[in-house]
Parts: sequence; structure tokens; C-alpha cells
Amino acid sequence: MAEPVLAVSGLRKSFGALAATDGVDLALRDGEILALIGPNGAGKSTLIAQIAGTLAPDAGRVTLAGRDLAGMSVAARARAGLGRTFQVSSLAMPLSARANVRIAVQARAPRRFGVLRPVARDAALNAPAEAALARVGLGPARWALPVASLSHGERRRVELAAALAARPRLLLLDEPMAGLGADGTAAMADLLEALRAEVPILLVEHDMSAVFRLADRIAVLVAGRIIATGAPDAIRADAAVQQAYLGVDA
Ligand SMILES: Nc1ncnc2c1ncn2[C@@H]1O[C@H](COP(=O)(O)OP(=O)(O)OP(=O)(O)O)[C@@H](O)[C@H]1O
Repeated sequence: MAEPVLAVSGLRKSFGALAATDGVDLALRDGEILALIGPNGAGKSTLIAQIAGTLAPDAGRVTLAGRDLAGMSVAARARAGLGRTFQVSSLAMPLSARANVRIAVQARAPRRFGVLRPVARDAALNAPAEAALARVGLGPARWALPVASLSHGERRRVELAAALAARPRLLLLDEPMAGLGADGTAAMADLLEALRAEVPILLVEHDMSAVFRLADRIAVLVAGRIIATGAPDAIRADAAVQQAYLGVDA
């Protein structure tokens, strides 16, 4: 079988006596959406932070396309191919949608764009930014508008475009459906469905209907441990999952 794009092994992080992640293993392959679910306080944010590089693990390893991410900064991880969106928007509100995505294009290879003259640099940055905005379904009429004037759903698309513009090997999406409403959630799910073939996705999402529709596999985190990983039907039927998680929310 092909080497996983993302491999997490034995990841541990404790806060005092509390093991927030207690030996987590995960593997994500090309073409796949892996959803990470778990009740409040299960350790999802702690796990994501260790993958993203904002929190150092006490033990364990994270590799991206075979490369060990230990000790790498958030920016270095982005350059290594980790694309992400956040629970809370990271966009610069006064700037246009295109300018926001351009920043992500430039961050991908600062030296390459730095040597170009300003006009050439703008063109070289705009083309991939516009392609990414079109890819997420945001039309040219919206590109020059300040992000502050866009709808919540459009902002989520701009965030996704910014992540895609850096040509990631993996997308880490933290609650992409949050606040979108039923129509917005369905539209975002369509988009993620279409992106799956281009870039594998680790999806942390509370909207269970979206998770069960989109995920190829679901990993269930409870009290810092993965208690089950499998196809949606297997997870739905898993007695331990029902008891620990789905039963609580159903
Ligand atoms: N910086 C911290 N210091 C102390 N305890 C923490 C810290 N961060 C998280 N925890 C604890 O670790 C456990 C896991 O928290 P975490 O936020 O990772 O869970 P979660 O699954 O993301 O929850 P939610 O779905 O509510 O966001 C919780 O008991 C939390 O209180």
C-alpha cells in the first residue's frame, strides 16, 4: 500500500495529570477524507495543534509525505505541504479576497516571488490566487471586494482558496461547516467532495451528517485515545462508539 501522506504515531500530550492525547495513531492516504470526531474535551484541538505545530508533543511522531515534522515551525510545516483552515477566520478583513489568497501564494515560495519586479510579481501572484478562488467557486466579481463585505460562506471559501493556493499535500480543516447553515453546509460538502481527488483531507467537524456523507474513514477520539477507526457504516454500528459518543449526541 502507498505510504500515507500523513502519519501520526504514538502522539502524547499531557496537561498536568491529564493526558489530552494519549498515544494517538492516524494515517491518511491520497484520495481520502479522514474525519476526526469525538465529544467535547476528547482532545481533538490538542491533536490538531500538535500536527499543525502550535503545540509540541511530549512523545510521538508526525510525518508529512515521509518527512518528520518534529521541531518545525507552523510556517515551515506550511511550506512542507500542510494546508489548513481554522475554526476562527484567519483572513485580513480589510483586504480583498484576491489579496488574501495572494499572501498565501507568496508564503509558499517567498524567495521566488521576491526577485521579480513589482508589476511582474503582482501578475505572478494574481494568476494562482485567481485560479484558487475560481476553484472554490468564488466568481471574478467578488475577487476585488474586501473580505469584510463577503458573506460568512464566501469567507470560508476564501480561506480554503488560500490553503489551496499554497499547493498543499494535505488539508487540515477545522470545522469548515461551522456557522454555515443548511444550504451553506451542503455547498461546502459538495466542494470538499470535489477536492478529495486533488488533496487528501483531515476533517475535524461537529456536523455529523456532513461527516458521515463525506468521510471515507472516521477516527473516533475519546479521552485522548482513538477508540475506533473505520468506514462510516462500521463506525455507526460500533457499540463502543455509540456508547461513548454518538449515543450521547443522538
Ligand atoms: N492548555 C491547556 N491546559 C490545560 N488543559 C488543557 C489545555 N488544552 C486542553 N486542555 C484539556 O485537554 C482536554 C482536551 O481538550 P481539547 O480542547 O483538545 O478537546 P476537544 O476535543 O478539542 O474539545 P472541543 O470539541 O470541546 O473543542 C480537555 O480536558 C481540556 O480541558
